[in-house]
Amino acid sequence: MTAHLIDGNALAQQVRGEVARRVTALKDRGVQPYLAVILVGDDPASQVYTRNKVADSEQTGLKATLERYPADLPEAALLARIAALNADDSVHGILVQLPLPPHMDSHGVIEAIAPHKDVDGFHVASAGALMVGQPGFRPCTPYGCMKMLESIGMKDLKGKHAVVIGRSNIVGKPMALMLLAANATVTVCHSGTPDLKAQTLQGDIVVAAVGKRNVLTADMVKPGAVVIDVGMNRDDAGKLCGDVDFAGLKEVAGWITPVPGGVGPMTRAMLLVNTIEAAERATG
Ligand SMILES: Nc1nc(=O)c2c([nH]1)NC[C@@H]1CN(c3ccc(C(=O)N[C@@H](CCC(=O)O)C(=O)O)cc3)C=[N+]21
Repeated sequence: MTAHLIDGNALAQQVRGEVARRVTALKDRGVQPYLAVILVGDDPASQVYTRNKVADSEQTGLKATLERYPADLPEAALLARIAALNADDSVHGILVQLPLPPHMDSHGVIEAIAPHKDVDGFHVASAGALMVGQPGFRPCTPYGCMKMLESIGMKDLKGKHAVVIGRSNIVGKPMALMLLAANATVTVCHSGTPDLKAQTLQGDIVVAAVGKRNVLTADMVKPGAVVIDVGMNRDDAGKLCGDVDFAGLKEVAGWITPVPGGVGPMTRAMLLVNTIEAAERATG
């Protein structure tokens, strides 16, 4: 058996097309949706990611600016800049690229972003809105995973068992809440789970979001299950790979997301969705 691929690049392209139409509609009303991206320090991966985010935005007609600051920027200066962007009505979305330099308190910085501009969905107000089922911004990675499930006809997950491996604030926890909101029965596993395989074998959907290679192998899922790979790791040859043993799992799973070309492009696309949503809410 060979699993079907969920093509993140193709689906992201479709999502960007929908965003572009919403951007056009807003521009017709005289509004230019605008995403401000802040990068502190010169981590090479972060430079690539933030440049991609700006390029993606521009491709859909969104305005995006990348502000770069040195790694030794005082935290107070960053907070002052965020306050200015909060007060600027022409700015609809603010993204502060993580990780921040070690002298900064990431949590405090994220909390400084106005919740109605929190397009990453990392603010506690966004997390709280997700938890209680109120409108807010959903974190882009799990939001993109839900879109991928929808794309294969899995929108209402009533009767499905979803197993999430990982409990981070930006992926595992919000992923579990979104699956729950879609009526799935949800199990959350983590480093303290004694028999991971016993849990993952129950899953009609298994989401791996650990940040470690081969967390999920072919013997750990039931035939036909949907496998969503959120991981971004490098293999011994330095090649980008996910958290799951793709080669083994594609013989067992019904559907599987590749890395690269899976969840990553969808994460980027959902940032654009959140940004156009922020602009529509601010100007509607
Ligand atoms: N405030 C903030 N928000 C973020 O959303 C955020 C962040 N900080 N810090 C870093 C992580 C990482 N992240 C990625 C998103 C897409 C790809 C992506 O598109 N990956 C491509 C491959 C890219 C490559 O070749 O390196 C793919 O999977 O096909 C990767 C990484 C967002 N992050």
